[in-house]
Amino acid sequence: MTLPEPTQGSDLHSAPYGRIAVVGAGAWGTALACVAATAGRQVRLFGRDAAVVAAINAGQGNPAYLPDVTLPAALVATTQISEAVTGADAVLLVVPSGAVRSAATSLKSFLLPGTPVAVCTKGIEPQSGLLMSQVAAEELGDVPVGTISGPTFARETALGHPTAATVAFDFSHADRLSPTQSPAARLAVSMSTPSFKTFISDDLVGVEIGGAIKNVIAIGCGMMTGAGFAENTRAALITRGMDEMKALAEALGGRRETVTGLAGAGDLTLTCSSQTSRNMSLGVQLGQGTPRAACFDGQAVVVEGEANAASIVDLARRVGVSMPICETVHAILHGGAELHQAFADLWTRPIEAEPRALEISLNNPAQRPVS
Ligand SMILES: NC(=O)C1=CN([C@@H]2O[C@H](COP(=O)(O)OP(=O)(O)OC[C@H]3O[C@@H](n4cnc5c(N)ncnc54)[C@H](OP(=O)(O)O)[C@@H]3O)[C@@H](O)[C@H]2O)C=CC1
Ligand SMILES: O=C(CO)COP(=O)(O)O
Repeated sequence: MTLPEPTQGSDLHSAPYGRIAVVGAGAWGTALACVAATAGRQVRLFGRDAAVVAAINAGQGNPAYLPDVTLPAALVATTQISEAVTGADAVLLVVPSGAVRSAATSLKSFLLPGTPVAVCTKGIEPQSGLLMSQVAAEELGDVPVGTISGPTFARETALGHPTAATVAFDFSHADRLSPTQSPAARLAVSMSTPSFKTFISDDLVGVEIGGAIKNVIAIGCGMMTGAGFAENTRAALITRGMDEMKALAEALGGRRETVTGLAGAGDLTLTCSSQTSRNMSLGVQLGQGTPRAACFDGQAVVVEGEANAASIVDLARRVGVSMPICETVHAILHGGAELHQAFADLWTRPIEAEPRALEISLNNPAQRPVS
């Protein structure tokens, strides 16, 4: 397909970054490196697997994570994190959630002061309850930390299928005075290609909460699909799952409307509709009765929603937000709950208000409408 040249970069008058480092040569890191190289950036991709790095540099693509995808010739991979990060104008950190803290620590000493880091990982850290950008910020100190997030299967992105994502950073006072020079605007321009369309947000919490929770809801949708429930059920889970996202985002200082954007509703829709999603696929297999150890034919696969079901439920309980779907998925995954009984319990909960704000009047006779 042919798409017109993007105009948003010039519309924004933001200078793109020249050199971009990508840390993590899995499916998503490689796809984002591909986007950045296609957008004309100088890209260095750090991978710890020497065979993958050698294959990329030999023009054979990434056989482990994106087989059969041709990568831009200009894309350079390295097994040395120092080589990737030294001199970079912006860094994309793209490792699984359990590795974000250690990867941030290992790249810190090579960062130039003020270099923005976008953590493109989806999840919440266990125990601390921190978002991935907050985990990285704790290790990196005084640099802008944000994310790129949205409905973006890595393979489709790398193949150049039209894809959209949100670039989110907290806008500092200086960014508000000069928004076109903010890291969000500059990274959005840097990552714009005819097929990769970027949007900008200053609501980092709202964007990251969407990306973390959609994985848990996708496991739930997969479980129901695998267990033989029908489409009505999936639609209800997606919609009520979005309500859980909104409530947690708001409790953590994010905005409800952000959750209706690409990183919330967009990613939720994608992930809950396709078994290309590893989260949905795990749910389907479990719903069909496959023992966990036999899922994905016993291969180790990154399924962020699995561990994150626990960290999200823990965080929600701490801040007093009711998240019944995430609680149900967590109970099945980690609490020994039987799938059919757990979903029956979810469906027979007491009647609730939609939207949640209406609960105030339902629970408070003084505010209850007179019939
Ligand atoms: N795949 C997708 O479509 C998308 C994924 N994401 C998110 O991106 C994140 C990464 O997922 P994805 O790329 O798919 O996962 P993959 O399983 O494809 O790749 C994970 C990569 O991380 C590397 N890695 C693991 N630990 C470390 C570490 N400590 N230091 C450096 N590298 C490390 C692995 O290296 P090795 O091979 O040596 O183990 C591997 O290259 C997840 O949070 C996911 O939710 C977001 C949007 C789309
Ligand atoms: O986050 C993703 C798409 O936006 C990828 O989803 P999975 O991790 O479930 O494969």
